[in-house]
Amino acid sequence: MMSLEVKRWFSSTRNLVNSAVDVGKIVLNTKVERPLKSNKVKQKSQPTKTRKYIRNSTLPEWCALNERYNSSFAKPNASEINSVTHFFNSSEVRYEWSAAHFMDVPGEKLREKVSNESHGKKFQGKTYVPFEFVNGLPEVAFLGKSNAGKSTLLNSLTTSSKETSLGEYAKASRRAGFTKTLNSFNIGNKLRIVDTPGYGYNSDVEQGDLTMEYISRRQQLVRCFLLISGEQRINEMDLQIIEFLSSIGKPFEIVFTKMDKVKDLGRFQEMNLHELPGLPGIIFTNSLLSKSCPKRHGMSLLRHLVFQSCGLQIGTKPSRQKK
Ligand SMILES: Nc1nc2c(ncn2[C@@H]2O[C@H](COP(=O)(O)OP(=O)(O)OP(=O)(O)O)[C@@H](O)[C@H]2O)c(=O)[nH]1
Ligand SMILES: [Mg+2]
Repeated sequence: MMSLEVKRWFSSTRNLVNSAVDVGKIVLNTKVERPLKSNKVKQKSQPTKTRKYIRNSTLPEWCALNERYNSSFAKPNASEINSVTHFFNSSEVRYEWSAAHFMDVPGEKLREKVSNESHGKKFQGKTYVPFEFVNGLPEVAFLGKSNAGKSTLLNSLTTSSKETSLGEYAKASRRAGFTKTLNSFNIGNKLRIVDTPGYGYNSDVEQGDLTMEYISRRQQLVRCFLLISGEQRINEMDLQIIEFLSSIGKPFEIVFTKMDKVKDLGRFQEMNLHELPGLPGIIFTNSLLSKSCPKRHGMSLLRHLVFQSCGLQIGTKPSRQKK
């Protein structure tokens, strides 16, 4: 059962959702996939190689899920990964704006003014294009339940892969419901990542409306990343957001966070995430390090998706280099 608070957060969204697709059924009622007999034989005939790989490698077992779920996508090759890694490692990350209301998002007041003034009028002679519109960098947004790890993932993605401790660009906290506004960070003057307030526990309806309005109306928003803690199950609100994003045709990907804390990987085999509407990529990540997980994983894949969704070409260099 959803709490009253959760329902309130979501009230604005429910009206917008096209409930024709029952995403819940796809994810929650999926049968366990059992390996075919022939697969079993195959596995038996090649055990040494596989076991050796697992023993010698420092990769945690869950990293194989990135292969499993993303095999059908055009995988970036090594030189593409290097180029994207170089872009993020050398980009200056700059906090730019926070907004508690959609109209506080830079450019939105002007956009509304221009659209009201030009309503029904024809432009004659030179067309005037306001600077903010020309300069509108592509934006990607991190969405998800409160405490899903959105702010931490933003820091992880923008911290050089050589560093062990994360930059503190977005403020993260143990306390759920910490981020209260949309917070935007400029990455190398080529794209923006927008951290959003979480839904669910300790969130409120104004923040929900703000995020939904931003998703629905912001023209610069090119892709959403829906974060779900690997420790938790996909809940009804996550599913509603998935339905909503696919109903408005907004491209999105799903990112499982905190995979370093996951003990039982079995349930990830049970979820038929491939069949979600919108056919999102499914990425598994950890942003924090621990003894069992001494490296951050999933970042190259995620960085590549962010880079690609912003229409940046391989070889693009940041305009602002890290000092
Ligand atoms: N072990 C582990 N902890 C994580 C990871 N990512 C985030 N956390 C922790 O989870 C807690 C919540 O992280 P935040 O990044 O603040 O979560 P958020 O989604 O921004 O939360 P709100 O702002 O409240 O919506 C913090 O204590 C983080 O240190 C991860 O990959 N692994
Ligand atoms: Mg946050």
